[in-house]
Amino acid sequence: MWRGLWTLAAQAARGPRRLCTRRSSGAPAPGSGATIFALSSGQGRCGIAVIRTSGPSSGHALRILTAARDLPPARHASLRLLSDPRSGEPLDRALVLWFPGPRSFTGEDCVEFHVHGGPAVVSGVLQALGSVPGLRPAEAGEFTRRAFANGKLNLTEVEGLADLIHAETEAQRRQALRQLDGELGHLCCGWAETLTKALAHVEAYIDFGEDDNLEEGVLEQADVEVRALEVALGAHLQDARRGQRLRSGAHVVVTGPPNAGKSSLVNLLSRKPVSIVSPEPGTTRDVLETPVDLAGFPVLLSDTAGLREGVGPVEQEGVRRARDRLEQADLILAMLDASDLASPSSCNFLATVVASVGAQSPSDSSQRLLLVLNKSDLLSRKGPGPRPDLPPHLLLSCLTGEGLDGLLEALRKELAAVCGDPSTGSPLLTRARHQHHLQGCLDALGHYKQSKDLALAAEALRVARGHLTQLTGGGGTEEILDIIFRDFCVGK
Ligand SMILES: Nc1nc2c(ncn2[C@@H]2O[C@H](COP(=O)(O)OP(=O)(O)OP(=O)(O)O)[C@@H](O)[C@H]2O)c(=O)[nH]1
Ligand SMILES: [K+]
Ligand SMILES: [Mg+2]
Repeated sequence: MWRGLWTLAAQAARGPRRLCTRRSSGAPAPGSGATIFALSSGQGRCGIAVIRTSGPSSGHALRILTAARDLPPARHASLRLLSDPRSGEPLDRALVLWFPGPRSFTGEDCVEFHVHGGPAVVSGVLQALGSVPGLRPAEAGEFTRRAFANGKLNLTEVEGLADLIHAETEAQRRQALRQLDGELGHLCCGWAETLTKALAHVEAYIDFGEDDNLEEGVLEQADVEVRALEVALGAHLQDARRGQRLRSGAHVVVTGPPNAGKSSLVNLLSRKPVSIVSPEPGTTRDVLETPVDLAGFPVLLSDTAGLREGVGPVEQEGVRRARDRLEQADLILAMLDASDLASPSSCNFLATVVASVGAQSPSDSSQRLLLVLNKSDLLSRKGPGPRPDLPPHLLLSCLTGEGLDGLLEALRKELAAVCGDPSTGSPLLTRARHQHHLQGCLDALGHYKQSKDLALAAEALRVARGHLTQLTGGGGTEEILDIIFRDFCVGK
């Protein structure tokens, strides 16, 4: 849809036009033409189940199942008796909705049957639909794929929809909804339009450079537009990983000397007995990873072996794995026994792990750290508090639960910094694919600035814009589409 839109310099004179339309005539969804049907609500016994169809025979199927000559009014719920067209046997009294295309989810003629959710009713209606000529069961994600092929959703919106269906925490839901609303897509479309204008200016200069009628300073104008775009792209790429973390979970690693209470904390935060807790130092050997919802953020929480030297080969391997895992952490929960701060293992831990992460300035540190002093219940009420030379820390007792609320609040703040706040700010890049294309675009803009030759400069702008187009699914390869649509269930 992009090709050939801007080659004429005359277009530059006409000014910008709405270039970023959704994919309307790209490769058709596989097997489109057939009318598909599927159960779109969850499997199993339920109050109401929704079965839907999409395709040209939808209206015909509706008439056959309701034994009616006329279709019900569009987009209104109507109560109808559904019968098996082969035997005439009544199947259910159901609400039916008729959505003539293009004003439907897929853009095609669609029907929704809201039937009673018993398995026999659902399978009866599905079998009845299967007996109508021209209808076949839908494949996974086929409804959404048709919506995409018909220009109802762009690719980032499709990804948002997939994420919304899979969202498990509040923050994930907010982020997915924003993406489904098209925020990222609109942003890319705006950028692509800027590039189209810049390109038109460069092309105009190539074609009519000597022409007196050409506006003065067209090339300078293109340069200004490209520079502004570079700044915007750079800002987005800077927090590129945050949206991905929010989508797939931030890595939080619990570490500390043996017996600090690391496994106790992991069990407390995950509200299940993930790890063995015992008074014996060196209990945890392997890295134990568990997904948890921490203050609305998705987290992969790892319990690790206590860090110490001079132990047997098995525990040593555990310590090696713990250090490996520590390197991958987005957030480190560093834990010490508050009643044992003077021990060599505590001092060593403070001097190495805590000091090295704390030494990074907040802007360049890729890792964040929360220092937690556990077993506060063992500190005498009147006695001196923990050492005064300690870095900022939180007091906690896994035994009594004291300090847990404070820790959760601190975690919420840290995770908001690690994942980004999905309810405010600019839309986040939720997939590596987004980052790849924005970086590609930025690189091409770099080539534009360096090229001495105008034809090469124009080509660089074309490449840059191609990346933005691919991000929203224009010219998307079938391979990428297959991967994305595989995320969907049948009926979506
Ligand atoms: N008094 C008190 N004891 C605690 C607290 N938290 C944990 N413990 C005890 O401390 C001991 C060690 O706890 P774990 O959770 O196994 O400690 P760990 O850091 O995972 O130990 P390793 O895996 O061996 O490195 C156990 O006996 C716990 O019951 C606490 O807040 N107060
Ligand atoms: K232990
Ligand atoms: Mg442990």
